[in-house]
Amino acid sequence: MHYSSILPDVLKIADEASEKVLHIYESDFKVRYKEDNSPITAADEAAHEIIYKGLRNISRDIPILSEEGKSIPWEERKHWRRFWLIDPIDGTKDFTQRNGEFTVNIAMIEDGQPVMGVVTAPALKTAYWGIVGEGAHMRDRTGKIHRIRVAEPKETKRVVASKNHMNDETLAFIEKLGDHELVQAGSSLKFCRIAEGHADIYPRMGPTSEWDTAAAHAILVAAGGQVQTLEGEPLRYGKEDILNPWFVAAGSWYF
Ligand SMILES: Nc1ncnc2c1ncn2[C@@H]1O[C@H](COP(=O)(O)O)[C@@H](OP(=O)(O)O)[C@H]1O
Ligand SMILES: [Mg+2]
Repeated sequence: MHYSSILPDVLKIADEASEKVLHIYESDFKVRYKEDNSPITAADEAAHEIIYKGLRNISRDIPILSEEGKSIPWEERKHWRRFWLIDPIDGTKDFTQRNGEFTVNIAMIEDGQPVMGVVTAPALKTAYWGIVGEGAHMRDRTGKIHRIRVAEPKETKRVVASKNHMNDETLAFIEKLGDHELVQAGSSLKFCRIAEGHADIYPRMGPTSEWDTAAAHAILVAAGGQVQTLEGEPLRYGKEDILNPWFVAAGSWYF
């Protein structure tokens, strides 16, 4: 499949979802809690609907797995060689805290690896996209498009880590890096910060789900970075268990 020919359509879908999400973000929205106690708003559901319909228009045959969609049994998912993996809003907590650091995420997975990703940050008015092997781009708040690439780190490592889910294991990892400074970023923007050369490493010694990481993982790899488990394996997708293992995302210098 030629991903470069469908990427503009995927970006258009993400932009449309972002516009709707921003509209709700700027309104007096209500926060509800799902069974697992994680927050959800009308914005998560509205973005899911827009993305689902949009991707169905691109192809009727490629399955879609969404954080806000119906859960699909492993018996069916295990046959998928290629599928869309979406998180309508990653960083729902950031959304409810109104700090702007939430994202809309659309990834294409092929043979267990993310091959294309689009991430938009509606409140920051920025967008990132990448195709593995073809490079990555970002659109800034003025609408200007830049090619992005990971940076070679200097002596002081710029570390991005979750502020909502910081823990002792992540802190211990960061301490071992030596000279460092913390760069704050919510949700999947942490990968994007590395992809655009504004941060060097993102350790995640804690749980995430496949849809939280897939799109930004594709962008980071397209920009010259990697995401690996602590065993040194690339993070894989389309597993029976939707939870990711602990991982480290960085430019190639780290691995
Ligand atoms: N115990 C847990 N199990 C699964 N995912 C978790 C989790 N704790 C946090 N996450 C994931 O971490 C994401 C937020 O990341 P961060 O802390 O880096 O901002 C959440 O995404 P959502 O906002 O899409 O629910 C959530 O999916
Ligand atoms: Mg998420």
